[in-house]
Amino acid sequence: MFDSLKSKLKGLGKSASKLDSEKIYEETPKKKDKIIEEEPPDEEEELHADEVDVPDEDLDDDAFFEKLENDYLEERAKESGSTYTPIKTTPSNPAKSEKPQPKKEEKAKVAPKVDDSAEKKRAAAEEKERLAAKKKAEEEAAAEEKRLAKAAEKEKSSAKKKAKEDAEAEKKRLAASAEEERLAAKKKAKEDAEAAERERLAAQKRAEEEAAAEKKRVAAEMAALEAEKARPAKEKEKPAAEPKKPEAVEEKPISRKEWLKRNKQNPAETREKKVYPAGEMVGDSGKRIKDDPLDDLLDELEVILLESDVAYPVVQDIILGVRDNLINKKYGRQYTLEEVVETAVKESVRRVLKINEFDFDRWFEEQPKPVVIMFVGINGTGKTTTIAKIAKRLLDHERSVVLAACDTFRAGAIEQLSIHADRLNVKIVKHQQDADPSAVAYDAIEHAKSKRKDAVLIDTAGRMQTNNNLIDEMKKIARISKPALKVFVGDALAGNDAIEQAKVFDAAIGIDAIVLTKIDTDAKGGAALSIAHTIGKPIAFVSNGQEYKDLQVFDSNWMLERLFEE
Ligand SMILES: Nc1nc2c(ncn2[C@@H]2O[C@H](COP(=O)(O)OP(=O)(O)OP(=O)(O)O)[C@@H](O)[C@H]2O)c(=O)[nH]1
Repeated sequence: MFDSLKSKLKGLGKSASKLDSEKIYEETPKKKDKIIEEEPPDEEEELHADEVDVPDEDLDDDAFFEKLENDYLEERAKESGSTYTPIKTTPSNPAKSEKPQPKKEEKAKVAPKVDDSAEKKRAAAEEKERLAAKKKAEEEAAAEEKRLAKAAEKEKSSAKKKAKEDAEAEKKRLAASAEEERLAAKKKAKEDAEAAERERLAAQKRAEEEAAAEKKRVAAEMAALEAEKARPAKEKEKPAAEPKKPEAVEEKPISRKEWLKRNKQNPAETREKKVYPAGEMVGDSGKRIKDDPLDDLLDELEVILLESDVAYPVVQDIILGVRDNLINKKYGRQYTLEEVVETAVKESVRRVLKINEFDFDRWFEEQPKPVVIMFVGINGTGKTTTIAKIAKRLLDHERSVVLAACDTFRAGAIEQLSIHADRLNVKIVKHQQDADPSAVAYDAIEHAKSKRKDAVLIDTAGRMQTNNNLIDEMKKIARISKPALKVFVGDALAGNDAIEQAKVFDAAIGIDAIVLTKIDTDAKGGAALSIAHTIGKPIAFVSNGQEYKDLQVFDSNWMLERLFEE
């Protein structure tokens, strides 16, 4: 009777096991409750649920169910850690058991038990279904999770890809902009270079034109020079040796009264209005200055100035200016008119001299080196001696000097300068007599440049201001050597002549400074005042002897005292 049931159970597999379990639950309700409260079997357990052992076929039905129950209980006891006590109600096998076989009625009582387990079987099936549904839900959740992860991964990789693409696009854009900038800079540099080149070519063209014009001028001058040299020696020396009185100097001195008379007739034409104040002596109160006593005093001062070698026009200008300033003014009662007039004249002379002071040493230090200085003047004024004195002064200031013997005209001039060069132990650049003086100056400057010398002092031939050929030669030397300073050397004894000489040389090459020589002779130095007043150029030095040390910086106070000393 149990064969069919057994086979059914065998076919059911797990269901049979569950069915048996339900029977056990019914018989041990406590256990059942406990099992229900327990966690559902894990997935692994579920997967192997079908692998539950089916009791041996040779067991009888009771033994079979008993074994099933015991197996279950043992398993549960293992899981819960409690003690397992097997149930023993039936012998395991009639063949093996010695217990008597149950009666047919007893066995019939078991049959309804199988019917009860159908319900449990259904419940087990439902549980299986639930578990299957749960498993499915879990699988779906896992699948969803996997899908989401995959989607996230995809999104992440596409975002990464986009970022990479964006970065590459930005890189390309920056590279393009840099290239654009580079090309623009290149274009600008090219344009600048082209403009600079155009400017350079224009400057070069201008320089070439100027050089050609200069060459032409020099050729003409050389031809003139050759013509001058070709003239018979006598003819050549005569006009140069005979000083010609300048027109202005030739003007006969006139008396102050005569000057005043002329001045009254046409004041605007005859004089330039200048103000010569008498300081604090003259004002709005005190004694009034009248014509006659003033003119008498001015006459006396006029004589003093003329005796000091001040040129007559210069004296007139100063005296008349003082008169204009004092006439009809009032002076303090504590002064005499003599004091007032003398002070006014001295003030006006000091002003003329003062504005013409020149600090040679300071000027020299400020110049780019080599400093080229050219000396000009008429014959015998002391140019060569002055050059030697200035060379000595520069050497004393630890400056190096080159002498240029550009007086190739006078026999002995080169020798004279050579002697100074030897004494001072300085370099002299010289050519043969009659050589082109401009070439000598050029060579001396080149030498100074190559040897890093500080100064080039150019000596020139003495010439009368009336000798046009020699004046032109002097202009050529100045053009070629481009001196930083052109010094007019004037003789203090020259008096009125010195004014005319200074005027001509200034007009020819532009005089920058004056050296007044032979001040140690009985000359009072009026020439300094005359030259300074006439051409308005500063007096750098006065020479007062023939030794190298006899060179003084011009001092207006010293000169003023000298002019008016008794
Ligand atoms: N007493 C005196 N004599 C001077 C002074 N300066 C120059 N001499 C003299 O004047 C003379 C002419 O001087 P130079 O230096 O040869 O004159 P220069 O201007 O070169 O003359 P040239 O070569 O003819 O142009 C020489 O005997 C000098 O000694 C000076 O300050 N006082």
